[in-house]
Amino acid sequence: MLTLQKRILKENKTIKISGSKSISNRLLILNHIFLHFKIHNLSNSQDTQLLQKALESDSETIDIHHAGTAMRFLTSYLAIKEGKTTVLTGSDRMKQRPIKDLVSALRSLGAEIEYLENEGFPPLQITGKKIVKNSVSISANVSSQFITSLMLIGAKLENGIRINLEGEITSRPYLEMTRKILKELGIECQISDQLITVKPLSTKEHFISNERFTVESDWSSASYFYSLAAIGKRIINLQNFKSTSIQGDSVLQTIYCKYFGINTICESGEHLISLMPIYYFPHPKEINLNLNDAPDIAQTICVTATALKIPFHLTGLATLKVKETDRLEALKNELLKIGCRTEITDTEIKSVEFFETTENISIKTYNDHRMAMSFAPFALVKSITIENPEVVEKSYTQFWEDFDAITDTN
Ligand SMILES: O=C(O)C1=C[C@@H](OP(=O)(O)O)[C@@H](O)[C@H](O)C1
Ligand SMILES: C=C(OP(=O)(O)O)C(=O)O
Repeated sequence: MLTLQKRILKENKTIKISGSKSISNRLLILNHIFLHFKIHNLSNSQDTQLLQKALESDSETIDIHHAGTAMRFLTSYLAIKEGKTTVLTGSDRMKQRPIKDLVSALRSLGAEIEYLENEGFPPLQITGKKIVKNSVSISANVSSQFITSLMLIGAKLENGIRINLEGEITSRPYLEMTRKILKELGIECQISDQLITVKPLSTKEHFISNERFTVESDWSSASYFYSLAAIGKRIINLQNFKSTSIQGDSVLQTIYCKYFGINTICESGEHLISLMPIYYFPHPKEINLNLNDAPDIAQTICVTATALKIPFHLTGLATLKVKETDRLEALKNELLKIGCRTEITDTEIKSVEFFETTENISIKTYNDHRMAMSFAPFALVKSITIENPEVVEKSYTQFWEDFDAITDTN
């Protein structure tokens, strides 16, 4: 339990967030498939550390805990690690997060993967094999991580890979992120409407053109500071960010400018951005957003909107039900404690009513780092207790230190 007494935002503080978890996890996999290259500003998140440890271990069982990207990326990685059989497992929640579309796609390419408990879910037993087939179809509306997982091994396959995407594509910017990283490392990849192709790197040519890769800082983590700046109306500076990014969550700049009056000012050459509140910003009547491209910032936006009592209607949230927790249910329950009654469907959340809350607000975090971090800025409105605050480690190890550094109890 962590009780945050009502806080104010300190003036003009600077925070340094570590590398993007998504970029880091892609680079670690590529680093182990191909030649090793140097990675700077690697994420210090628990998910990235778990993946790094898994890639370096020779153990027959890998427990990846709550790390979704690591689970999905390792599935393809281990499927092509010839001569090795590994059991890939995770937390209780991981055993409820789907993986069937990815396993079926890999099996159709010739991979040997068995379910050890429930059909369609981890744990998996994976026996690495040489894969020569190169054409695969996969439904694209459950998790983009399945598709990235296939893209990451594509260039290692003798004939590359052609991935036909079926249905609506969720979290599309993450696929673009993968393509851009592959390109930067000298791997040819194309994404057209519903088809992704990755060219093979021939054995002679096993060469990565870039010897060093600097990871941009994590835009999903930055969202909590946008929320603080919007609620606390003070400037916050963030280090190691640029306005142009390969992370889809950098759309925060547009969203927080349009709905919450936060301008993002970039110091050219400094890799520093300043979140500047517009002091007399008229609140919009309603926030209407489709977050199919940026699901990880949904919780942050709901809490900022509730703190400022701006009605919201967020759509495109189908994947939220299969993340660290059912984030739609979790939001509905916990927003009620901070004064917002919502209606949810399987894909949307809509505010229905704002009301004054009583004291002793205690927020459950459901083993979900983003529940803890997205509700923390509400401490600028009222004292609030965060249950199991250590969950933040999954993506942002020093979150509470940074939160303390820029807020004050006076
Ligand atoms: O590829 C990635 O790094 C991620 C893709 C997204 O998942 P889905 O595609 O399952 O929505 C996102 O929510 C997750 O935090 C990271
Ligand atoms: C959904 C997330 O992570 P993952 O799917 O990698 O567990 C997240 O970080 O919000």
